[in-house]
Amino acid sequence: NASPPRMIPQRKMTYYNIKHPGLNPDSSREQVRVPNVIALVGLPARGKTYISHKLCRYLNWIGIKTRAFNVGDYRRQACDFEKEGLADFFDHSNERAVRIRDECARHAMEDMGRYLDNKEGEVAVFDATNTTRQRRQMLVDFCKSDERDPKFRIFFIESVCDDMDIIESNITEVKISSPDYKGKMSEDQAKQDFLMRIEKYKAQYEPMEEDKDDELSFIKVINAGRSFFVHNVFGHVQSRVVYFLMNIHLLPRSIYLTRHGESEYNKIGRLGGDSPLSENGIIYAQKLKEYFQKEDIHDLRIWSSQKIRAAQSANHLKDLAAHVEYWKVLDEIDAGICEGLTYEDFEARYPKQFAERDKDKYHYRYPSGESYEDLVARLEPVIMELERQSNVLVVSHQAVLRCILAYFDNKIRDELPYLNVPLHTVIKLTPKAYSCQIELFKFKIDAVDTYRAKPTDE
Ligand SMILES: O=c1[nH]cnc2c1c(-c1ccc(Br)cc1)cn2-c1ccccc1
Ligand SMILES: O=P(O)(O)OC[C@H]1O[C@](O)(CO)[C@@H](O)[C@@H]1O
Repeated sequence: NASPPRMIPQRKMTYYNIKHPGLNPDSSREQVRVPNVIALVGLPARGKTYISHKLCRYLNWIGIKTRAFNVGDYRRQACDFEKEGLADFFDHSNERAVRIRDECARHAMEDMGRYLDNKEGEVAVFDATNTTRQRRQMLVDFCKSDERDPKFRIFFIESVCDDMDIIESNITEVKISSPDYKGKMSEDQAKQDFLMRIEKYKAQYEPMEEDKDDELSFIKVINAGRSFFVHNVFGHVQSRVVYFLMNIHLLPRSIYLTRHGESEYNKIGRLGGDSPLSENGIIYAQKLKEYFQKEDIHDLRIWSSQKIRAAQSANHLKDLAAHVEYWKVLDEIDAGICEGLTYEDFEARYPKQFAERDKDKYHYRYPSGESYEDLVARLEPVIMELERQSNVLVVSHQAVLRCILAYFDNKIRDELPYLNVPLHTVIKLTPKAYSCQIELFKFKIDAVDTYRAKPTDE
């Protein structure tokens, strides 16, 4: 005899554009969380700077303000590295050099301390070898010192690697071209010197251990992620970091991004909607198939949004891949009450909203719709899966591809909503050690230009 469900009286719909606390620049999330230090540990050529760069890029992209402090940069700044920077400089019996290197580490730590104490960011990545227990204890004392409030949470990432192929590729790709060697000796001499530098560190190296370092929080990454040992993970940031490290890999591959072919709504300048391809859009889809036939990519995965214009475009490529996957999270930004309008309609009908969007396009959320910040949150699982994958083609939309491109190209949030992602263009991303190669292939098929620049303040 349960009473029938009480019908909620239909109220007049009111659009609230409430920004949750993290969105308002003045009361940003940053002040809510404890500051975190992420300290690398490991011999030279174990990918510490690779991890540091990638982690900074990922944490900044998901909205956790992060900066790296590389002690090697401080040492190069401090020394006249015309003479120094070679292996002998790293011999622990070289007292003058030991003093300089300690000063550089201290200087980097103090800069890091100010960065976190002044709430310029919430995570600092301390990129150094940190190969002795004494040095790591100095870091822990610095983070937990009595006069520090709030104290810094510290997490160690130790990269252990005895796979000579990976180490050789590291030295070839990033060491012999480093300022320490560039233009001063042959590549082979640089490699020999660097191998000697590694020996100098080995003499002092104390790897992290479960019992001796029981009270520390750390992850030991073995052979570029082939195995992991995780100890005392604590808090949100550390768990996101561990999850990220377990999903990245070094294997060479390319990620291809393309918007759907031109749609009927594109032609008449209407936002959003679910319109089919225009004639030119269909021609683009056909040419896209020819392009990927020629590229002949091994084991290509194809991901498309669930909008008709994207699915039509991806379906032309069906027999080039095992199967096409349709992800709703790849759908275009939801323009809410502006769906189906042109920018002119939008400005005429909602002038205040239109002006507000141009003031802060990244955080602006359409009433009953999304912001770019909402898109980034919805796309995080796509980024994580792209990190895991090999060759993938993503067929999606202007705003969505801006977010994905900003992740791989390390673009800051203010630039993100204005990145150029034209129709009928394939963007090929090929990750390199510390950056990502970006190639644009514009097809000679007419398409409207859907790009709307930030209005200059007249
Ligand atoms: O573990 C290494 N040992 C030597 N080198 C390495 C790594 C890693 C690495 C480390 C942890 C994880 Br999770 C993924 C990759 C990347 N790299 C690298 C290789 C070439 C260029 C730049 C960096
Ligand atoms: O954020 P912007 O520059 O308005 O671009 C997003 C718009 O681009 C389109 O994909 C094409 O115009 C619209 O569907 C979408 O609202």
